[in-house]
Amino acid sequence: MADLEKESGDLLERLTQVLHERKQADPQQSYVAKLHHKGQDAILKKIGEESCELVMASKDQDPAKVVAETADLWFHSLVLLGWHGLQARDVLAELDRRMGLSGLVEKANREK
Ligand SMILES: N=c1c2ncn([C@@H]3O[C@H](COP(=O)(O)OP(=O)(O)OP(=O)(O)O)[C@@H](O)[C@H]3O)c2ncn1[C@@H]1O[C@H](COP(=O)(O)O)[C@@H](O)[C@H]1O
Repeated sequence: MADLEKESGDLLERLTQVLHERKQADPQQSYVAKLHHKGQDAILKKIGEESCELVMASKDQDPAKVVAETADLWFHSLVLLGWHGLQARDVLAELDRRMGLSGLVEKANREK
């Protein structure tokens, strides 16, 4: 489990680095550069599309497609984080902070 955690973190770090470099790349040569060149609305549109495609893959009971569409959604979410100057590690830190805190308990605390 510790190995898997490290590998996942390393992969997200590597991808974040590539996405950061691509922000300055030629939009003709890089999909990520093209999205940044088009602007935030283009990134948000892709996130909307990929979310819908994930919902449909799940409704179709298609596990391979669920994995592929989740990858698309995660990827475009990373691009959006980059747009805001944020990184995968910011989200990992937030998930780590929440680890072990039941969603039900957290919600109850919020309502006090
Ligand atoms: N992980 C990904 C990744 N996942 C999905 N995509 C692209 O996301 C796009 C959108 O997917 P869709 O299924 O909506 O396809 P589409 O309808 O043809 O797309 P649009 O015309 O609507 O944009 C496709 O072009 C996919 O190839 C990705 N493009 C890039 N990466 C990573 O980002 C790196 C940098 O990519 P470039 O910026 O292109 O060099 C790559 O080396 C990869 O590691």
